[in-house]
Amino acid sequence: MSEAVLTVAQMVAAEKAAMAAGTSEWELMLKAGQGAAQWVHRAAGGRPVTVLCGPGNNGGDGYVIAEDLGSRGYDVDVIAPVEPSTDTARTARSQFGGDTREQGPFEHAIVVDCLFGYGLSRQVEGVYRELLEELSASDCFKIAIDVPSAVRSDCGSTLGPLPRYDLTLALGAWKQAHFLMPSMAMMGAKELIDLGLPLDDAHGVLSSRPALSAPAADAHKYTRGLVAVVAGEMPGAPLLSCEAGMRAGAGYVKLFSDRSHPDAPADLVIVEDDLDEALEDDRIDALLVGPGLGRGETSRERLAAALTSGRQCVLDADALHLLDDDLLEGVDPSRILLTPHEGELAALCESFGVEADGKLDRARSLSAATGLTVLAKGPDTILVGEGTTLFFPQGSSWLSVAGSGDVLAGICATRLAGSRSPMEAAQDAVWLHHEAARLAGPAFTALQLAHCVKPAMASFL
Ligand SMILES: NC(=O)C1=CN([C@@H]2O[C@H](COP(=O)(O)OP(=O)(O)OC[C@H]3O[C@@H](n4cnc5c(N)ncnc54)[C@H](OP(=O)(O)O)[C@@H]3O)[C@@H](O)[C@H]2O)[C@@H](O)CC1
Ligand SMILES: Nc1ncnc2c1ncn2[C@@H]1O[C@H](COP(=O)(O)OP(=O)(O)O)[C@@H](O)[C@H]1O
Ligand SMILES: [K+]
Repeated sequence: MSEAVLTVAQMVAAEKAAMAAGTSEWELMLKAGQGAAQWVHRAAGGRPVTVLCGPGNNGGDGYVIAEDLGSRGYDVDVIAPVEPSTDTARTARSQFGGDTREQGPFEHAIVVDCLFGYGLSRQVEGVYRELLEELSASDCFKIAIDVPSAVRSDCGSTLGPLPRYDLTLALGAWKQAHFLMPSMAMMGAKELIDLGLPLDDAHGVLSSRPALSAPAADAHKYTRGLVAVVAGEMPGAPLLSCEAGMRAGAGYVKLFSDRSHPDAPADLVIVEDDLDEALEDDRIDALLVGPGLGRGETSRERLAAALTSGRQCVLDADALHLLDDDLLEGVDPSRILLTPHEGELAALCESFGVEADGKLDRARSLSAATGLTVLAKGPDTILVGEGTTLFFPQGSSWLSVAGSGDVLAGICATRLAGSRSPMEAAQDAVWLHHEAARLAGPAFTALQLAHCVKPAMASFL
């Protein structure tokens, strides 16, 4: 099954293509509704079910689900504030053998929300709002069909009450809202129902678990990748990056620093030479610049030296505040990975004159304008480069701890040094970071997270 992530426009185009190839809209709705009903049945286990049906085809899916559950012997209560407004939804309504009522309250322990899908076009008000408020307040098991009804499918923002769902059933393909905040955190478990739609042209893809491998039998430290972390004014952050990078499979991690690091581990090599000289080492496979760098003139010079060395680079933290067109002159953008959080992404957009709203569009526009690979971090992480956007399953919210980004940057640099492209390296790193957080459990520190990168590697071998 394809793991494409589509915009509404792409979804409509895919459905049109399926119809042009001979599948009717009604056939698609039947397949969607019956596929969803199978999941509802699994969740309900025979208990009575309430289905909320809106005016469009999402409501049409609701009637198909209700009819399917009714034929399995379920007690089904359908609440439909208005009659269907599309031909296909009318067909679904006419095929549903039961009665409907126009409003709540609802009493059943399982509620299926089919008020609006990707056709939501404005603020949810009146009886629809009341139903979603009732759903929010209820302790029933909540199932969203396609997307939660108050969610804008392209951006994950809301146009009304957003209950916390237990299960969301995506129809035909993932929508961007399935992996963007705030909606992604409220959807519960997510399942995809395959409708056989043609999805080959999608620019968005759900990242799949990477398969990593042990070093080759004849590996030595340099073939596994030499990472150099370019330190600056503050010692802690680059050390965290090194701790993580050393556990993500690098053969060699060096810290380029002109300061003393009494807390550095014994197995980390610290190079105190002049930076330009240190950068002449041909064996360096990737550089990390930014954590603890500082933003003064010396920091800018260190960043410039790293960029002009022609090495592959991960740029994070302070480097992202310093970066501009001048620093990128003559630099091959395909060798650079940026790892901004939201504030850094906004700063980058300002520096590069990129005007866009929202994290997704900002990351895409920045990558398009500069040719750089952009890993936009946060509760929802988006990776943009090579004309593709990758989305990720949600990571642990315990990652919201100081230094967690330094750990991620260290993993990125190691993966980049290990013969991975910026897109592949960032993808590996997000999965390793999430897995390390899962293994670290609750309330970890950034250093504990870095230590869990090693056991996290085992999950992908
Ligand atoms: N096409 C296919 O092949 C398949 C599609 N499938 C299903 O179709 C869903 C998309 O269906 P859809 O396009 O009909 O839109 P949907 O989300 O039901 O809502 C639109 C309706 O709601 C109305 N409306 C909007 N906002 C409103 C508001 N705030 N308050 C009040 N009204 C509001 C809007 O009115 P209008 O804006 O036109 O005035 C229109 O009447 C998709 O998510 C999936 O579930 C599956 O069956 C698989 C096959
Ligand atoms: N609520 C959250 N849920 C999941 N991941 C999060 C959350 N908050 C932050 N993260 C992750 O933690 C890291 C934080 O990075 P960053 O903001 O650069 O922190 P720092 O600068 O303190 O190192 C990023 O990888 C981000 O994706
Ligand atoms: K819905």
